[in-house]
Amino acid sequence: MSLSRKHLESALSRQVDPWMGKDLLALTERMDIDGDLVSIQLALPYPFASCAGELRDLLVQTLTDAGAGRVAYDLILKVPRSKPTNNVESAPPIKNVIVVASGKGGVGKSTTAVNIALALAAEGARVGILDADIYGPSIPTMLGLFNQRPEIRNEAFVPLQAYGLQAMSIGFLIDDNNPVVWRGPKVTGALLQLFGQTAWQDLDYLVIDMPPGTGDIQLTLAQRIPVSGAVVVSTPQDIALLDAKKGIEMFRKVNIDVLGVVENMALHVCSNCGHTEAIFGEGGGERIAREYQTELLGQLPLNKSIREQADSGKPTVVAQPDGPLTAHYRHIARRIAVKLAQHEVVPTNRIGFFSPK
Ligand SMILES: Nc1ncnc2c1ncn2[C@@H]1O[C@H](COP(=O)(O)OP(=O)(O)OP(=O)(O)O)[C@@H](O)[C@H]1O
Repeated sequence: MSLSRKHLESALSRQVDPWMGKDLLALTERMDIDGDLVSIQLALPYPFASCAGELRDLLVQTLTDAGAGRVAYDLILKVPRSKPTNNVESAPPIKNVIVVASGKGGVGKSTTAVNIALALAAEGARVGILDADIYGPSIPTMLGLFNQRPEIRNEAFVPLQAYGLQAMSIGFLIDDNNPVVWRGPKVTGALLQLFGQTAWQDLDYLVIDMPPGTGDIQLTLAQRIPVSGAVVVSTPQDIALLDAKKGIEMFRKVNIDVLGVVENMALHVCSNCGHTEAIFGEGGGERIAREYQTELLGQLPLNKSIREQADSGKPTVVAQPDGPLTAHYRHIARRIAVKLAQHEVVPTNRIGFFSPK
């Protein structure tokens, strides 16, 4: 008896992918039936390397239960271009811009941004990182790109490459020994130029490490860059949380969707005895996520290896690709990607050319 397409489609429509909550039929690009062999291609809208096995098992089991004798499957990544929520025209080479911000300095925003970018890349996406932290550009050090300068080709900066990321930093252009004393408009001008005049190559995601704080510079950037979503990093102390709230409110004012909060340095695990302690308090990230109807995307412990690896130019996600801390970053990265994929997709006629003024 030959297999019925309708029967297989109905079986696929009853199973949902655990991350997106979309049924498998909606994710099916093609399905061919040849005798008892079903060849199927699923297109996932989020990078999925670490859950490919789980998705494959679900797919094969569903089709086998529906009568397939053999299943040939192909899982492909198709990241949609989301609509910038702040109504700035989308930049053609970049499908999604994610800004990583903190109300307060020193909470681990850059460390979190770089590890999230690396986690998205490890999951299979094309990713760039833009270090816009004018007051402490640390991405060059974290990516091991010491004393490097980007090439200029056709009046655009060529991003540097590190661990599969396309990287650009204000730090590549200023002298380490001369702290920046530019005033607001000059800073925003330089950052907009860095964003718009870098020759990004077909990115699924560009992660922007924003300057800390919620002043005019941050507000202008948020209004002028086509942002698909923001991630706010905070430590659990009340004071940092107050600043994180200001960050969320700033993004709301300019209609940027806050994808969620990452609580950094949430717990300390003693490296001698394994005792855990909430040095900076407990439950703060959860509380503000609830108060602002957003999500606690994840919690990272205060961990010596996170600092040592970032300082030595090989962040945790590349230094310990199979470790538990990397699993946290990958989980956060996938939640971010899934939330973006659930956004409205931008129609092609809305994709414009971003030109910094
Ligand atoms: N979870 C963590 N555990 C241990 N150390 C951490 C953690 N997160 C960040 N750090 C360390 O804390 C210091 C500050 O981190 P980072 O530079 O990422 O903060 P930031 O918020 O971007 O700071 P700034 O706003 O001043 O640029 C760095 O030395 C970093 O290695």
